[in-house]
Amino acid sequence: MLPFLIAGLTTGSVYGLAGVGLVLTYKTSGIFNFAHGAVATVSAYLFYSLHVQAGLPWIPAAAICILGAGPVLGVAFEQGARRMAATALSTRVAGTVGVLLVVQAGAVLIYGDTRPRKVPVFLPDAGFHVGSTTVTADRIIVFAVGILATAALYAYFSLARTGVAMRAVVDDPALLDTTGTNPVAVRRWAWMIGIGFAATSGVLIAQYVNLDATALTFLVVAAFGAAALGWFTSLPATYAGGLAIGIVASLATKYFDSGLLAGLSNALPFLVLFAVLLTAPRRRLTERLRAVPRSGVAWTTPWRLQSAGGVAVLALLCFVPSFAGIHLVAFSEFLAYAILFLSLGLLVRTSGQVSLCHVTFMAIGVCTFSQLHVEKGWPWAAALVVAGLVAVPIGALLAIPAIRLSGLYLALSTFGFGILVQYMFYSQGYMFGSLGIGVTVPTPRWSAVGLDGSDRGYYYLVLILAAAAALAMVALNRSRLGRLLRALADSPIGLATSGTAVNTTRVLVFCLSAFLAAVAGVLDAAAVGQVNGDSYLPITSLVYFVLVVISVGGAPWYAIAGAAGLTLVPSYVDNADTSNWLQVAFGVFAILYAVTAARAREPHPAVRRALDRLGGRGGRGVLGGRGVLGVLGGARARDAAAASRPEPSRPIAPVPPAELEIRDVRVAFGGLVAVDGVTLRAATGRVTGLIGPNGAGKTTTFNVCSGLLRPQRGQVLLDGRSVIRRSASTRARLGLGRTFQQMELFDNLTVWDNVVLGAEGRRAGPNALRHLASAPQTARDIHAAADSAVRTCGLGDLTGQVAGSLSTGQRRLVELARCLAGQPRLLLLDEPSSGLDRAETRHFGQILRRVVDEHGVGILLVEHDMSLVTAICDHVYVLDFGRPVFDGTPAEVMASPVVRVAYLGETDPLASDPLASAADAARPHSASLTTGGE
Ligand SMILES: Nc1ncnc2c1ncn2[C@@H]1O[C@H](COP(=O)(O)OP(=O)(O)OP(=O)(O)O)[C@@H](O)[C@H]1O
Repeated sequence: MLPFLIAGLTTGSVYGLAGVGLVLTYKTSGIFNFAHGAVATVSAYLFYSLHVQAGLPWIPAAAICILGAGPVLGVAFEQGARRMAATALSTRVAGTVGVLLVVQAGAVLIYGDTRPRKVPVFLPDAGFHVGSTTVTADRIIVFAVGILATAALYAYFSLARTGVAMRAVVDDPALLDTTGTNPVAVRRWAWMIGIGFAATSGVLIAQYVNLDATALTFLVVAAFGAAALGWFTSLPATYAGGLAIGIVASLATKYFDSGLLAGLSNALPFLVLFAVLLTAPRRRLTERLRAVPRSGVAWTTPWRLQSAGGVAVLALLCFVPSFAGIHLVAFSEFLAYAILFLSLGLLVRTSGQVSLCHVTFMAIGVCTFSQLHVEKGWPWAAALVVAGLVAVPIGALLAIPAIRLSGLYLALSTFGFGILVQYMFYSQGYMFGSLGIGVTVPTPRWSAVGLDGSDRGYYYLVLILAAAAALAMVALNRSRLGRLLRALADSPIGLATSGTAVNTTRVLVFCLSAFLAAVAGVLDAAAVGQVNGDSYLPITSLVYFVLVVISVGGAPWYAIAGAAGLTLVPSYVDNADTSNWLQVAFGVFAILYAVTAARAREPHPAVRRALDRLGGRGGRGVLGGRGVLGVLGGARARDAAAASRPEPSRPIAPVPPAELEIRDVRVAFGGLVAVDGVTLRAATGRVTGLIGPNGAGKTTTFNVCSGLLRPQRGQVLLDGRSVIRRSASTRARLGLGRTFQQMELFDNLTVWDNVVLGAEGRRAGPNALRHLASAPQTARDIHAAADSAVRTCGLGDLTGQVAGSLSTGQRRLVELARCLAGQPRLLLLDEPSSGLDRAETRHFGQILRRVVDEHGVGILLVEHDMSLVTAICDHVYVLDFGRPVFDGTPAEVMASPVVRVAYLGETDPLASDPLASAADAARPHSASLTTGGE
């Protein structure tokens, strides 16, 4: 075992070292560097050029790589990370994946991939014997470098001022800035060290492996597994994790050399990554994210132009067999890839999820199809459909990390999953087999419809399927499911508190996407005829992901553009290096895309105006925007116009009575007790206030009420029944509406779609079928509820506008209208006047009073603006430091010395004035307590 142990310690030390650098940069910048392994690759190749090709002694060569290239790359990464910091997750992932693609393909272009390149062991390799095993000095040195570098970094982090600043920059960069330490400089320093660690691991590993860009990139990516074992935060645990992975992987090569476990040694880091992400307690893996600014821009090419373009492209594609010649197979592949990109776009572009293993679904589809059709003789079409269906449960499996974690960790788990399947399953007999021959995938022979095995007949079949998929995707984007998915991308919390079980939504979209990807895989493979495991390498998933992110236009245009780039360009530009050059180009585009501002990527206003004119689109307003293009287009526009008229007086059915009660609730975040012993009641027909100074625990109490937070102690009762175990979406369906201090709107949807989702969300609930559509009567009810909410809030003129483009006051009203459309019995409003001016606040208060008086809705209001509280509340609870300190009518509250002390501190002279009447007290305090509406 000893030789395996020693080899494991060496590679484990390299994994650990790389993992430590990765965690350092992630911790300090919030950007997870998928290109961390690529840095090691650059460093290894540079070392090869300097030491082996140019003959430089190893010490200066290593110094140039580690102390020269490392920091320089670190500075470049810091610049990129800073620009990407406030972008969407998919953009951040695409940025660093872009670097990985450039390095991997660039290395092949520069060094070639035919001749094996090797760096001889350059460290002193004198050996000594332990029993019958020779232990060489180089391996001990590698181990020692890893452990000493980690210990030094840990000590630096704990003791040195800059090290402590690095920890501080994670928690609060703005605060660090006020202490005179520049957070940018601190992050730059962290990137230089982190990338330096990756460069060191590249130099160290170079002497033990053949230089191969893909293998090297993924070898050091194994650091991801190590980072997972350190919960992506702990440096020593990450290093120890790397060591453990290295040792177990090395021992696995000794014990498992056949069957499924033969791939264990290579797959282990990813198995660990996947297992940790699947099982780790959620609180361990909270992502540090900065708020992504609202885009506010949602210009789309006019529908008429898009339709005309679609017809023109379809007509052109019908004529392809007449001019394509030998490129016809590439055109069939192009259509299959268009379907693949539509399926990936559904995940990435529509619903905001990240999948880095789409090629795995293709491979699964292809192998299933081949087994069923070729081996078992199933009919072609049946085998195609079942191949798609087999991918569905695997899609659902991948939805589990999406449900538990989402965001970056979802991206990582899909990435790990793809590599895991490649290493462990590709070589199995039921997939591609170990001989590299692969599987046969024939085209159908349906002579009745002219499908005789010719490329031409098959091309038309794929064209029909691709056109159907494109139309289905366009329809889906405009359907209820499309709205739900886009809402999921913008605000999962907003969607859940509208009553939708977002886990159902996530599973559904993963399953749909997996099905389509598997079908696309079969269609593509049948065009080629024979495929093997090399056709489905995990790195291609990264290329697909990047293409879907950077391609322009909505569905199906981005899919057409991406598929054309991937299939038609290499077919017409016939060169051995074309695919590598293309990969470099895609990578460069991805980097540029990630570091340029969203606004700069929009078409020039003049171009937009010209296209708008050409497409017959008027100005903005009710009839502009996406709203009018929906399935309900005409009716919606009419309703919107009607909604802008004053509401006629008509009787409104009051909501059924409800009572929300929380009893003796306690919530602690680690050592901080946010809420303790809070008891309150809110009922229909009344406005109940919940006030207290900043940090008193009001939002925490709301989160407990609405199901976003489970208290450590206490009860939440709705109509006398405990709902403590009910999710936020279930509570919403039971009649609890909710708004947020930091609004949770669906920013990329129109106002109308936002409000419709308030009514639609609870109808969709946990039922996957109801995510797709509902009975016509239900659709009419939804429409009526949304219409009524829009009228109540006076939003008629804005229904066609994109929510992200509105002012704060308008957005608050949209959030309220969305809640009202869900016909709640009780509304929890968290600081609704925050960001509003006096007039807006008064207007908002009037709407709230109407909602209570006319609809009978009950409101629980968290508010700092005491003029609003005294104007509309019937009863008020006061919290201080998480504990209830008073409750009573607004006048009693304003007169209470206890409340004054809570707000103004014990030194307040007024606090000791027992004669101050409630009315007198209200006046000075309404100014003091109103903290600028915030
Ligand atoms: N997720 C969390 N993790 C750790 N601490 C938290 C978390 N959420 C809230 N806190 C802390 O709990 C305390 C209560 O916060 P909460 O947001 O409920 O107060 P609040 O009364 O709503 O304040 P504000 O008026 O400023 O919104 C604060 O000290 C806050 O820093």
